[in-house]
Amino acid sequence: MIKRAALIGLGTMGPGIAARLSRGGLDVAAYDVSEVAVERARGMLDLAGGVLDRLDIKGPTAGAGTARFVRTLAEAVDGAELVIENVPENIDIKAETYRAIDPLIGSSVIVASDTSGIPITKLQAHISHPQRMVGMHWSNPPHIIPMIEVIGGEKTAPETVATIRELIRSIGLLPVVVKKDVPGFVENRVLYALLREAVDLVERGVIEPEDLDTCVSWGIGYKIAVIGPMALLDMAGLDIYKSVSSFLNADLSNRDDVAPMVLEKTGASKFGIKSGEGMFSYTPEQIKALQGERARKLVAVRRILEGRE
Ligand SMILES: NC(=O)C1=CN([C@@H]2O[C@H](COP(=O)(O)OP(=O)(O)OC[C@H]3O[C@@H](n4cnc5c(N)ncnc54)[C@H](O)[C@@H]3O)[C@@H](O)[C@H]2O)C=CC1
Ligand SMILES: Cc1ncc(C(=O)O)c(C(=O)O)c1O
Repeated sequence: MIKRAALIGLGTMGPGIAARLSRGGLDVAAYDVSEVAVERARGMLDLAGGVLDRLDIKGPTAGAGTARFVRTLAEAVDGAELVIENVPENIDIKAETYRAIDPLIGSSVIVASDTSGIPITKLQAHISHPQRMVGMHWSNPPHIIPMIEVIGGEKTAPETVATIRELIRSIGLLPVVVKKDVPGFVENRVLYALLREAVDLVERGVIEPEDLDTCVSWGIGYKIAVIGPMALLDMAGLDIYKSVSSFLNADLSNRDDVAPMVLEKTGASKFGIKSGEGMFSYTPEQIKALQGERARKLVAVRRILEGRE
């Protein structure tokens, strides 16, 4: 079983992943090219640990895991059986990272990417042991959301997929194996279908952004956490779905480019919480309060969904 992991990239996702893996008993060496990112990650690691305590996620009885920050890529991968690449969603940056890792690791080391949706087949073209490369797609916030997609590319060995699936299961998380290496895998194909329609409705003035969120969170999200889409079809009735989809599907957004509203906001550096403004505006105090409140609610909902209260 994998015991030592290297985590490369400590931005939005890295600290939560480090916290969850170390709580699962792994020794994690964490590295980022940016000193600022490392300092931020140190603080986030403690916060994530507090959330894991509230979720009652305990370390293994024998030999608890550790997370340490290292200053070079070579130090990070030294002795690691698993390297998790978690750098920005840009194929050139990821390829460059694999080229740097390649001469530092042996052929038995598994390289997993947390890519949101770049096919693994494309990524493994940049590594010399493609049979050992696999997609390991966490969901944000990664220390709270228990589901992780596992994706093999054309050249991934079935044993590599099996090893990562077993690792995820062994630390108390929920692996879902995606059987075909389609862009966006499954989670983001479904999420981006929803987001495309949501952005389109706001952009066309059908609804205000706040009301869109109320409608989706309370009308769909709350329900779907308990009754997944396939089960929902059976609850509503496939006859109803047939009737509604016969006229509605043709009217849904099918745009294949990025919506103008999103281009306009990103062009003005309005990225959301990370820049203080996106779809909504945030003061630093509001961001802190929002993050605490969201973690609290996600923990409470998860405890209920798991039947723990
Ligand atoms: N943000 C999200 O909600 C989710 C993101 N992902 C995926 O996870 C990956 C990381 O995403 P984020 O954490 O959001 O990105 P981010 O942009 O917040 O962080 C990336 C980090 O990588 C560092 N970095 C860049 N080049 C590097 C290199 N050569 N070596 C070491 N560190 C390097 C940067 O300094 C930065 O701290 C992406 O592939 C993304 O698509 C997956 C699930 C959710
Ligand atoms: C908007 C958005 N895009 C990608 C992801 C991902 O899973 O990669 C997420 C997420 O919540 O994890 C996301 O919200």
